[in-house]
Amino acid sequence: MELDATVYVAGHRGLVGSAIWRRLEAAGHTRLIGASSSELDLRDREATFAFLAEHRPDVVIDAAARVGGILANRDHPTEFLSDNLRIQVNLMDAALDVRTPRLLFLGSSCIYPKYAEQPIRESSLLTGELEPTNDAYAIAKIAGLLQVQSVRRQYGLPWISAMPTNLYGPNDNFDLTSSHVLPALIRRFHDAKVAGAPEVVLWGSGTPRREFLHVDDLADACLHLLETYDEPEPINVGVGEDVTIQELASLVARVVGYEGAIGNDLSKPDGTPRKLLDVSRLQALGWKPTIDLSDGVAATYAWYLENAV
Ligand SMILES: NC(=O)C1=CN([C@@H]2O[C@H](COP(=O)(O)OP(=O)(O)OC[C@H]3O[C@@H](n4cnc5c(N)ncnc54)[C@H](OP(=O)(O)O)[C@@H]3O)[C@@H](O)[C@H]2O)C=CC1
Ligand SMILES: C[C@H]1O[C@H](OP(=O)(O)OP(=O)(O)OC[C@H]2O[C@@H](n3cnc4c(=O)[nH]c(N)nc43)[C@H](O)[C@@H]2O)[C@@H](O)[C@@H](O)C1=O
Repeated sequence: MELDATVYVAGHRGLVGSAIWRRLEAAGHTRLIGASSSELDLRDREATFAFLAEHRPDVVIDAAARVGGILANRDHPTEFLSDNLRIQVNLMDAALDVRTPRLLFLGSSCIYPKYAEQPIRESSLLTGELEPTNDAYAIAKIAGLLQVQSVRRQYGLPWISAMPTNLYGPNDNFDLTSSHVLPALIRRFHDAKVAGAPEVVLWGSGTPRREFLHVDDLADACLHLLETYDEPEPINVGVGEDVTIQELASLVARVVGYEGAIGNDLSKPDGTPRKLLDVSRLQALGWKPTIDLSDGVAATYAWYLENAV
């Protein structure tokens, strides 16, 4: 990407969008565009078309979405489907209208079947049933990657899709009802340490396995893909190894300095038993992550103490 390219980062205040913005700035990009959801609601089709027509970006990175953890997805499927379909359809239709030369759409590893063969290759898409706690979100994301493929086929534009694994880092959502597991555990172990609570109770059995990628690594991978990747298939972005939720909890407790017990609430859902991504196609492009999980959790806890307590 030329350093004077105009890059619109949709969702630039979120976990992913803010990391991509930082990474672009660090690389020397000077023409970055962002708009908060109150300035531009991407569910508003007319406003989205007007915004793209005004700015005519060279590159669009779609990191805007309704995002949440397992309970938010399970309890609000209507909004996860409807908002995400509207956000991405409006954004991509408007980008097509001004023939945006390059676009990166971000999906999620939840697009793959619940019982996909591990590690999950991109070719597993649509080969089995989805995990019911997030099927509405997954279907919206699958529609997004099909929109990218359709634009490529019909209009010849080199748009691409990436499917990240579970992410964490600065600007994550630490709200206990809507967050993902890693920020939730940072907050819950911190609160338990401060309160001197004897136990922190994990949702579910603690046996599901998850792969965690620091969002600064994800941002670096996104820039690398914009430089090197031009295929219709989505490409997985992950670290290639996973841990159980119990192991994650022990790690977070150690980083936070919480010494009480760790229990399990079996009335809460486990979700997908495992979703380790096969990252061989990404590695073949010459990219690998640099932030180890325990260093990343320590840095995120430091960020939390500084910014969110
Ligand atoms: N977090 C994770 O673990 C993973 C995330 N992803 C993907 O990465 C992308 C970004 O996720 P993440 O950064 O975690 O999410 P966040 O919730 O942190 O950020 C989402 C961003 O989207 C913006 N947004 C939401 N609704 C609208 C709207 N109607 N109009 C305009 N902007 C809107 C928000 O803007 P504002 O702040 O101004 O309201 C916010 O900046 C998503 O596509 C997600 O699927 C993929 C895999 C894992
Ligand atoms: C990124 C991804 O994120 C979601 O899928 P998920 O990986 O299942 O999400 P999660 O991070 O919320 O949970 C991971 C595991 O952790 C357990 N768990 C324990 N204790 C807490 C806890 O306190 N909070 C949360 N949230 N989970 C907990 C929880 O029960 C589950 O077994 C989807 O939105 C999906 O659409 C998506 O894309």
